[in-house]
Amino acid sequence: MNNQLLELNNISLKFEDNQILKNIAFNIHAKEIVTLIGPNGAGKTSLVKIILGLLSPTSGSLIPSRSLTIGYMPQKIQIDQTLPLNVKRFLRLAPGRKLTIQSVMALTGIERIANTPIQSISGGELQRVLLARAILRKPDLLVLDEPAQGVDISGQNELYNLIRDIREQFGCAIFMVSHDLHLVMAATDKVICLNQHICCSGHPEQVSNDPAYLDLFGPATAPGFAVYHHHHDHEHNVHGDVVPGTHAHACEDPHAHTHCKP
Ligand SMILES: Nc1ncnc2c1ncn2[C@@H]1O[C@H](COP(=O)(O)OP(=O)(O)OP(=O)(O)O)[C@@H](O)[C@H]1O
Repeated sequence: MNNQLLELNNISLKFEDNQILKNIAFNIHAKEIVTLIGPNGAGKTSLVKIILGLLSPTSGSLIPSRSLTIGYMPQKIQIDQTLPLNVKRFLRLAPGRKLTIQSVMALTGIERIANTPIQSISGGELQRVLLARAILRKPDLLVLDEPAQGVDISGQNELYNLIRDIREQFGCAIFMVSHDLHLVMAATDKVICLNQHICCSGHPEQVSNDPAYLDLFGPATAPGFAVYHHHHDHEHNVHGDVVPGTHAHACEDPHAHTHCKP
């Protein structure tokens, strides 16, 4: 496809003898929203760091399109409590700005807190500020690591709607890490389930009613929220390795870029 932004070819990562990622292969295309799910320790943040160029894979390659600009919203940030820094000044510190501070503040609904010290805003407001900072460079690809962390349920819903609006407005692709897909499903084109390797991936509407997802992530928490199910075709031991003999069938999702594999 000629609208490909990023190609991951058999990325593997080891820390000393610990295998963190194994043969990760998928592509991200322009305007696509890709959600990465997986249990704690699955390697999600490590994979994000590789995509951002902060970590080098032990093997495999990452091929970005020419002049790819990435905007990144981290899981959390550390800010010195004593630093005199309001939201507007915090945004001014972002390098490579292509959009105005005013326009991103309006888009993310944070104008009201422009002059508030960043240390005293709420968790939900901080997520919006971090999102605003990530889009200031008008990225082709927006990478969001657990964007709704620390945000209550109704705030999460609004945040995911905002993320969808940003994609519409700027035409950027989004690669998003999430622990829980109940809220993000409506805004996701492709789901990648990671547990060291890619357990399964595909279009969310193509996969349904698989008890394996409920085993991993639990039932929907509120009516009206889409529930994601995927065909997890094998079991893992406590180390995340595939248990031999439990790999029953190939992934049935015809839209999957990467099929179920051990
Ligand atoms: N610098 C490091 N050195 C050694 N091991 C590391 C390092 N960074 C991460 N790991 C290990 O790699 C594994 C994957 O960690 P990672 O943070 O990528 O997982 P994750 O899926 O993002 O987890 P969580 O959902 O809990 O945030 C973990 O077992 C972690 O302890």
